Amino acid sequence: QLNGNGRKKDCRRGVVNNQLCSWSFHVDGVLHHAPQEEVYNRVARPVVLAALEGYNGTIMCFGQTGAGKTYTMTGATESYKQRGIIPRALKEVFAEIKRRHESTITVRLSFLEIYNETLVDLLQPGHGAMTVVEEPGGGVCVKGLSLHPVHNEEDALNLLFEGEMSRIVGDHALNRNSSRSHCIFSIYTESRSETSSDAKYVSSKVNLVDLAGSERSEGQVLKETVYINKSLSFLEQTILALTDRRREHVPYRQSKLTHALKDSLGGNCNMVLVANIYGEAAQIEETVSTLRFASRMKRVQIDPSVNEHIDPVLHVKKLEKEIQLLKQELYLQDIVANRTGMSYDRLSEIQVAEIRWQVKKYLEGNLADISIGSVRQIQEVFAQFKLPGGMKEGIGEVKGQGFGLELAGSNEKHVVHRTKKAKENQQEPQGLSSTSLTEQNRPEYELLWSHVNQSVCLHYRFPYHLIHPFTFMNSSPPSKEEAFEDFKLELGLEINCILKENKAVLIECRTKLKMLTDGVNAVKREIDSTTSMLQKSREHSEGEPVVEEAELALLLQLRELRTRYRHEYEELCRTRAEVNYCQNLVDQCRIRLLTDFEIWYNESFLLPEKVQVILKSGGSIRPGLVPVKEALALVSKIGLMFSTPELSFVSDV
Ligand SMILES: Nc1ncnc2c1ncn2[C@@H]1O[C@H](COP(=O)(O)OP(=O)(O)OP(=O)(O)O)[C@@H](O)[C@H]1O
Repeated sequence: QLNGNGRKKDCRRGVVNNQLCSWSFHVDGVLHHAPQEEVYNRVARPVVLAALEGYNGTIMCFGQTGAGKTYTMTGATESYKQRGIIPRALKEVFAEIKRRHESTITVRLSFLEIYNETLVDLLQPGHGAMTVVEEPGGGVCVKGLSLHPVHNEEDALNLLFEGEMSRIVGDHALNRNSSRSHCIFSIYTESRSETSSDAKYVSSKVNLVDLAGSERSEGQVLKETVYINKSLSFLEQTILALTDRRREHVPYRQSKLTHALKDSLGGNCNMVLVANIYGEAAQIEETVSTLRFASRMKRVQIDPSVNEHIDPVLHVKKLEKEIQLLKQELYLQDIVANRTGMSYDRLSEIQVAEIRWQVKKYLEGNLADISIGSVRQIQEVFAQFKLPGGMKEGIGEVKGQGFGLELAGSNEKHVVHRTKKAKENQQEPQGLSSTSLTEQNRPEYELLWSHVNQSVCLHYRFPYHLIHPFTFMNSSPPSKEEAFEDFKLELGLEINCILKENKAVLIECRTKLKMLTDGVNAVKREIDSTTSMLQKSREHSEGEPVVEEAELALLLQLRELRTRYRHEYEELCRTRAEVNYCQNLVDQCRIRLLTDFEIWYNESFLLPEKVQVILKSGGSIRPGLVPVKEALALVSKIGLMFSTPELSFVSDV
């Protein structure tokens, strides 16, 4: 810290010199004449230990050439005592691994150099071109950079040494100056618990960055100076953008350095900047510039968070175990409840075919109920109901409106008339036949509907049995098709209207969904074409450090398109959910209409009127839910006798 903030009088000339001569900067600490161990303990140790808990970390040395960045980061290679942050961090990591018996920690290393906007793998020099690529979740990685697993400190130090050698050899061979390159030594760790079978594990990346000299010297080789000045000023711009909360865009992609450090310069990463400065007055200009950068960096908000992942293989194993346990539990419950022959496995093709057949018969009106024994069967029944074929078999859509029988339009009035007439002509049943309900085929089913905020819920009571429809011997009831038309205009009017309303809403939602889908696809096509234009433009300007005006316009356009895409896609998802919801309501209304119709039809045409009267006045007995035989037994119990020869029921089966 340089204390004071004032202007001083030039005594020799006897005039006030308006030049600033003292500055004040806020930093977290000053390491003056501090031994390397203290530097490591204060700067790096907390970051390294946090990395083993799953937090990313970045330590960056910034300052003018010769100010001690490499000394701080790597240390004096020949002196063990003066080793820097990297070797000490490696020692600490392996010491911790030995100490933490309860975890398996794997370590990998990489060593990247950025020289004149070119990426160099110091652990595999000359291996080929590398690029910085964005990863899902906001991270970045250098494609092509070699990652080296290491199992002990010695191997790790050897790799560090190898990397340093590559850097020196590169300097000689290519006649370049390593002071003018940035170096990023990265330690990647993954920590899994040994004791628990938990599929969760944590990972981290620690970037130890030795930046190129920050001075804006002009005595260097021109190209180097341009690149260094540009990449450091882009670094400064990025830091400025990160400190400004109003800025939406942070220009990470402007240089290889900021792009490679995208996930290390803020956000969820522990970050420490070491500002290396000369303690000499002659270097004051560079020192002030370095400290200005440091105090800006201090304003960057960070919010470190653990990188937690789930191992898919372990997770699947855990879920398989859970399924096994639940199956055993189900088996036990079946034994306790004395249920035999239950199967909870995936339905076979034969079982699916059987359900399809039952649904078809049900829709045709030839089956009063569908037998269901498991959740899988319920799902399959609903799936079959949803199939267009399943619905069309018996009762289908009429001109896209409402839900009706194939008899519609001009026939409608005639059908209603005929149905009413048929009802008038209906004679009282002429007695039960000997093949009426037996103990085995006596229905024990119950199907109740309840309204909850306009939606309909189904309650099942197990087990379900099939019931057999009855037919009249002497007088035939109206056909189901005719009766259904009649029903929709009378008792079923309300539910039919709700069904129509729901269908109208569904059609509206579907139209909106179609428009949104078209819109999203159009934006996607625009994004693709802009991206390919951008790629072409980049190919032309390969190696150029600055973004051209046309390229910038494309980038801005792409950003705008992506924002649009995101918003429209979100709207599309919302509408899709609405469509599904409406579709469910429509399905439920259809089933409700059909079920009410079945009940009404049975009551209206298959029970003698006297029985109907009793059932209706019974109060607690809900018409349509009581099996026919029980109703008849009830009638005989209360003494309402009717002579058996007059009635004649014949089982349909
Ligand atoms: N705190 C220190 N104690 C002892 N020697 C130091 C210290 N800091 C730097 N040095 C020495 O100063 C010289 C220059 O330091 P160093 O190479 O670390 O500078 P630099 O900032 O990395 O420069 P460049 O930008 O060229 O990479 C080295 O010989 C180094 O050993």
